[in-house]
Amino acid sequence: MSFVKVNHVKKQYQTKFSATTVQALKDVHFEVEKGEFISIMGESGSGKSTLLNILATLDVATEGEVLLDGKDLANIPEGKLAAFRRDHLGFVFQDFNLLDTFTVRDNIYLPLVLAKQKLSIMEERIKPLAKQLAIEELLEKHPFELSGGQKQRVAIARALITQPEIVLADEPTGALDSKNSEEVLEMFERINAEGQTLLMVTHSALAASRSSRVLFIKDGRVFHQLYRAGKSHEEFFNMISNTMTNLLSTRGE
Ligand SMILES: Nc1ncnc2c1ncn2[C@@H]1O[C@H](COP(=O)(O)OP(=O)(O)OP(=O)(O)O)[C@@H](O)[C@H]1O
Repeated sequence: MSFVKVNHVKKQYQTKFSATTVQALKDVHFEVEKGEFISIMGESGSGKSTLLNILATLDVATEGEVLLDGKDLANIPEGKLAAFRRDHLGFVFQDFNLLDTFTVRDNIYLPLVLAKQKLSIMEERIKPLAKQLAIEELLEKHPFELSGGQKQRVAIARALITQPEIVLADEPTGALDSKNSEEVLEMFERINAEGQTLLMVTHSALAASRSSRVLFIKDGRVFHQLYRAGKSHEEFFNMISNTMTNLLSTRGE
């Protein structure tokens, strides 16, 4: 059984006063195995955020279903959604979403505080994470004292501390310069190598070249996918770039 199954998902938005309908996802179908690092790419308006929102249980499909470890996300009662997100999913955003009034340590603890976990568990979990993400020296600082790359590494630690089944990342390098992007992508690659399943939406071929598979969305459908399968970053980057160029040249067909 696949770890994540996106089964013929369609999503329609009704515009204001239901005057028109937008078909954001027309028929999205793919599966994710445990331990994969998937990138979702596609032009602006192709449906990437819509798909991510459905996977994040922030929105529901109009048709089709999304299964996480066999569980249909649409069947989770409204009142249990926040707890489900907190316990099963990790989130990394473009703009970090850290709280400036909290220390780095407290930002990372936050999901466990909300889950009413014991302090001893928080302390136990933060140690290896802080080491892995090279933020041990930053734990007592505040987010406003950190570089963008450091902030994103803290955000990754916050996403991982609940030991989520899958981490969903929305343009995680979108606000970073190339050096900081590299740092963050290396961390993603490392945590994936240790078994963490990751799904990242990105516009960047460089970022996508770190993943194990890239899905290209066009007009609300997965129209192509590429497997890294042992290729170097550079080789995979070239394949992704070529696909993006072809995608642009067939625009409007
Ligand atoms: N709440 C909404 N109401 C109506 N239409 C929407 C809504 N959200 C998205 N859409 C439309 O659905 C389509 C897909 O949008 P979506 O935001 O998923 O694309 P995207 O690939 O994430 O774009 P970007 O890369 O610019 O973030 C677009 O045509 C968009 O205008």
